[in-house]
Amino acid sequence: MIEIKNFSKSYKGGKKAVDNLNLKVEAGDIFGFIGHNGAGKSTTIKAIVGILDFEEGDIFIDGRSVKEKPMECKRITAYIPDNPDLYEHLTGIQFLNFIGDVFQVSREEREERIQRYADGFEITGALGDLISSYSHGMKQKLAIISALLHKPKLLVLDEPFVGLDPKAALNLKNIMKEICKEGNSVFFSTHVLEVAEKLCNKVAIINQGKLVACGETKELIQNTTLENLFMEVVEHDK
Ligand SMILES: Nc1ncnc2c1ncn2[C@@H]1O[C@H](COP(=O)(O)OP(=O)(O)OP(=O)(O)O)[C@@H](O)[C@H]1O
Repeated sequence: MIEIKNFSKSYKGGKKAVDNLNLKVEAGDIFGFIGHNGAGKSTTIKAIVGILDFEEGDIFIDGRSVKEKPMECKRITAYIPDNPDLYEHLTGIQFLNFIGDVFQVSREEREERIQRYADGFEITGALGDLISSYSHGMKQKLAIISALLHKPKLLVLDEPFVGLDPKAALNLKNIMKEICKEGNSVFFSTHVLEVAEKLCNKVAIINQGKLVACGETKELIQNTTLENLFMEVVEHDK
């Protein structure tokens, strides 16, 4: 679903934020992307979802290059940033309908999905309110619902569990599992290693822009924990 080939990115005047990254996410994977602050996670994620230009390497979504076919890639992808900026002057339902229109989701499908996901996140009663009145967590829930409206083949999330209450976090984990059971894929960055260990069938660890571990979670951690593995590979790499 995602194939990253020799991807590197340098920001102006800086060192390489990501250095020759190679990675594959298959259909059905819940893939956790782990690394210290500044390791290169958001840079990689932004390149995957087509909002950051890069010169070195290529990234393919379901076989299409994000450079050559950006619109086709965006059509089948949903991205939730770590701090979603939503249209504050719209109500929740106006925003969801706007996104539904952009992605040409039929009325029946959007109504069914909005009801299911808004009930799951317990924000149905707030959908008529202006987004500017929402708490941080409510905005995050709305962003997640909007991302799911067009049933994306690939869901990409940057630090999705920060700011969600425990019930909402559990709901999101269940949604991720459901999406992947249907043959779609989820790729997300996190600092919460316990969540990644339990939820992800595959993980990758990035350190100072370089991939230092990648594979099936069970095979990578064997008899230890993801936290131990992370500390080991990151310390070893110093
Ligand atoms: N717009 C930018 N301009 C210059 N340098 C940047 C920019 N964005 C990121 N960087 C640098 O690139 C490197 C990787 O940053 P990135 O945001 O990808 O890390 P991250 O792993 O997502 O970190 P965090 O966990 O703190 O979100 C860091 O050294 C950072 O300072």
